[in-house]
Amino acid sequence: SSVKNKRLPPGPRGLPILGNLFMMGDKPHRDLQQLAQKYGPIMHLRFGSMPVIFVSAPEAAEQFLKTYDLVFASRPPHEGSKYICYNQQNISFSPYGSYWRNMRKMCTLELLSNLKVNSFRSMRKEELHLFIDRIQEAASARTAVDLTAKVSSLSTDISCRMVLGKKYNNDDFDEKGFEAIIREGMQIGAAFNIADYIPLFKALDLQGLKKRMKAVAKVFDDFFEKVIDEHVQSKDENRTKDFVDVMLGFMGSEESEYRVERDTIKAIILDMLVASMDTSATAIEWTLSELIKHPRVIKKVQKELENVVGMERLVEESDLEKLEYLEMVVKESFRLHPVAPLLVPHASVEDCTVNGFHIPKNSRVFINAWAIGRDPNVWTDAEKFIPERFVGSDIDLRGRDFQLIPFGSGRRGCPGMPLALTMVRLVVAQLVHCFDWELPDGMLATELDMTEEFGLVSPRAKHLLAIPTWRLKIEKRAV
Ligand code: HEM
Repeated sequence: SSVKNKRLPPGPRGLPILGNLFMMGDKPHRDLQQLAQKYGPIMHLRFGSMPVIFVSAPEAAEQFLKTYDLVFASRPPHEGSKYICYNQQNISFSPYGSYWRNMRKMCTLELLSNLKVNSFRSMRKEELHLFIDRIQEAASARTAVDLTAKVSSLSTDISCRMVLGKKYNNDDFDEKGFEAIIREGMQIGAAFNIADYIPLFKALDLQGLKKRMKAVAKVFDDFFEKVIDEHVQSKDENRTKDFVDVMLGFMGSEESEYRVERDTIKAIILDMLVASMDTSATAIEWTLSELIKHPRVIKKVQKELENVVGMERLVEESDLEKLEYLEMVVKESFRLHPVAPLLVPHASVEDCTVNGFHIPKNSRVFINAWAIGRDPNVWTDAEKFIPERFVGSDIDLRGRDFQLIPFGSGRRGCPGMPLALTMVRLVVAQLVHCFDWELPDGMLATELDMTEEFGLVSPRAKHLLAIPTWRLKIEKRAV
């Protein structure tokens, strides 16, 4: 009956006006996993006046991301993206519709295709070799390397060269530095902002976010203006076309099906930088942490590398497809540390009934990929790091199997996945092939702290520090 169809999913009672907004502590993915044990895999909460749906089991996620994908393929209004990304003109936060479809198609075909990703292969190699050189120096000096910081700058350098055509020093940007300001943008983006949920609060700006957003937006805009001007003036036809070149090529072009304007380019550059820098770096840092924490596993990866690559040379991208055990390690790491624990918020464009529950139009929907990866109903020893669980299993992480969805699934699934998986496997393989790793100050592997920090992207709370020892049979990396 229609009355039964109007039954909202269960959930905790909230306060008047604010609803459940203040139930979110500093680890919402964990709080929500706890709540789901009481209320079930589809929960309804209220943030201000907005219905918010939290999904925390594979079958339920499949309903939202596959069965009713079209209903839930939009994004909610988002103050952060409104101020920083030219009125939500980035792909990640643009609402479902022709603009998003068009820009997503452009990114998938022109910026993130296998062909385009491969065109940056030698650039990645060059950056990775510089990176290995620096770590080799630490190995000679027997000093600990801040792997979190080092991997983060490697990822920044590679992203900048791909998107903007060159590396930028921190001081090219703003007194705070490039990585810091991107991170600030992401923090603002991930905060549960009251203004997103209670329109009245927009004007009040109680959390002071709007002020921060406007300040960050100004820094980005000045920088991107400079970048675009430099590209317009540059006459070098021979270099590999970076993302800005590709998009400038579409701007004002009569033949192009993509309607690209200056603000579009700026919004998409930022989207590509934000989407590629911290995500890949975080996935790499978690995988390395698990490897260092599990000496048995790291030895097994090294053995595989010895067989496939040998001890006389570095890992090449073309080796990656032969590294089956590494693939399992990466899956297992994404299962426990899905990088974007709640994916990116979805929004519904019409009323929908899911598992008998009424999900109102304009609901925000969060998929708790973190809880799904640790769901004891689908994973045995769910909290343990055991890559062997994937032996003889065809569970994949690309969005087909809903018990493992670090990249989401469906229309809004991550378009950068091929690039991301290349980066993660390549950097992890290289670091583990070239070096043995030891924790500093005699810390035991079992003592390594694995606490995470919540955000749109959830990195380690504490930087990963380790002492490298060179293990290849060649003196230096021979290139
Ligand atoms: C380990 C690395 C990465 C992870 C774990 C990751 C994960 C995700 C997730 C969970 C989403 C949201 C899916 C959803 O809403 O259901 C997403 C969206 C997106 N990702 Fe990634 N991503 C990674 C790397 C990248 C890279 C390298 C790029 C491109 C340079 C990229 C570009 C995007 C874009 C543009 C979206 C928005 C898609 C849309 O809203 O239509 N990502 N990613």
